[in-house]
Amino acid sequence: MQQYLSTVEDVIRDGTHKPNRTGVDTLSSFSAHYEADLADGFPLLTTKDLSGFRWKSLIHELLWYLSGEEHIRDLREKTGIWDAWADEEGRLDTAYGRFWRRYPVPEEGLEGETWPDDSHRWMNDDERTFDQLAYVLATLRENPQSRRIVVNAWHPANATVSTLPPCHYTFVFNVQGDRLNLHLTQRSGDLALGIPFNIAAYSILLTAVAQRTGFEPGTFAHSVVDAHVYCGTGDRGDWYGDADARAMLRDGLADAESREEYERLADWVEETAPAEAEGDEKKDHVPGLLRQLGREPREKPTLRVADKPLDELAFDDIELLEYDPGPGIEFAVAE
Ligand SMILES: Nc1nc(=O)c2c([nH]1)NC[C@@H]1CN(c3ccc(C(=O)N[C@@H](CCC(=O)O)C(=O)O)cc3)CN21
Ligand SMILES: O=c1ccn([C@H]2C[C@H](O)[C@@H](COP(=O)(O)O)O2)c(=O)[nH]1
Repeated sequence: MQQYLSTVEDVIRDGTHKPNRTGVDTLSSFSAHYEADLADGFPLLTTKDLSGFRWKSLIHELLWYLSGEEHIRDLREKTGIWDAWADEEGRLDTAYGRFWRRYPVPEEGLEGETWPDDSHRWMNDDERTFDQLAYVLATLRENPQSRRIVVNAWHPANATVSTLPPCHYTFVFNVQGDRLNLHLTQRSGDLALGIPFNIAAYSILLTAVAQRTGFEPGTFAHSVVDAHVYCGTGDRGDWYGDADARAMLRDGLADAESREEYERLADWVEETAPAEAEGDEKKDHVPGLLRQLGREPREKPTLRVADKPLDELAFDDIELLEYDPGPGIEFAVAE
């Protein structure tokens, strides 16, 4: 996906050096936006391998969102990608699916407000929660010209006390002709690890919802407010705050065209920057991303989603076909 690579290059070239709560510094830019037309194929990155164990993780993460579960007790049997943010019992203080499928509704609102009663068709049984995906599917079938087909995962009161409030926190479906589009807003995006999974998951969701409501999958549009590249801890992270190092990196990027030149730039960073501390290896994502920038995007793969209700989708119902990526790249996650 060329738009993804351009965003990565822009952030490495022009991003602000920005330490943050994780202790792993970032190069960060404000407001990245790109789009992928699903009519051109499934926009899974081809400049690194996302099949195998990575595909397994990202599909199970999406099925977990759809499940509406507020814990990771089932998810962690399949992948460890969420383990660091949950307790021993698998409890998490913010889970996307819980808000997608079971958004809290007040018992009584303020005077003059209208809220659905317990028997409303999108209210769940046995709790005062609202199923936003049921609302989306019904509205696309009954009133597709609506401009209100919004799903919200942000609860301001929860977000202020949560260990990790949602990163991708709201999305809107929009119909144009026979095409269904999806616009995702993300407050914070880890370009090497989180974003490739996010692009894939929402493109699958768009495809599945379009199939179930009689539309063609259209454009996935993604706005990322703080788009960042993690660049390491301690001296390694600090190095990216140095004006001379950044000027060398900027000049190197301006000159790099071939795969070999990007590889050379990555080698230069690894030889010149202070070594990563023991235990913090691969937390600097810049060299791996530079190597990725040198790779030409390949033909987009095909996605096949089985024709069954969204709630019944299982791992094998989501198939990746004709995928021919470059080699995998290892990055360590900033906690
Ligand atoms: N710093 C940070 N980046 C994220 O992307 C992120 C968080 N934190 N916190 C919460 C979730 C968890 N997510 C994650 C966490 C780890 C990987 C990861 O390590 N991916 C590896 C494959 C690991 C595996 O499948 O076991 C990769 O190479 O893509 C991806 C997404 C996305 N989110
Ligand atoms: O789906 C996801 C989930 C998380 N991320 C990234 C974005 C940030 O690097 C961290 C969250 O840290 P905050 O300090 O809360 O912003 O996780 C992602 O890219 N995609």
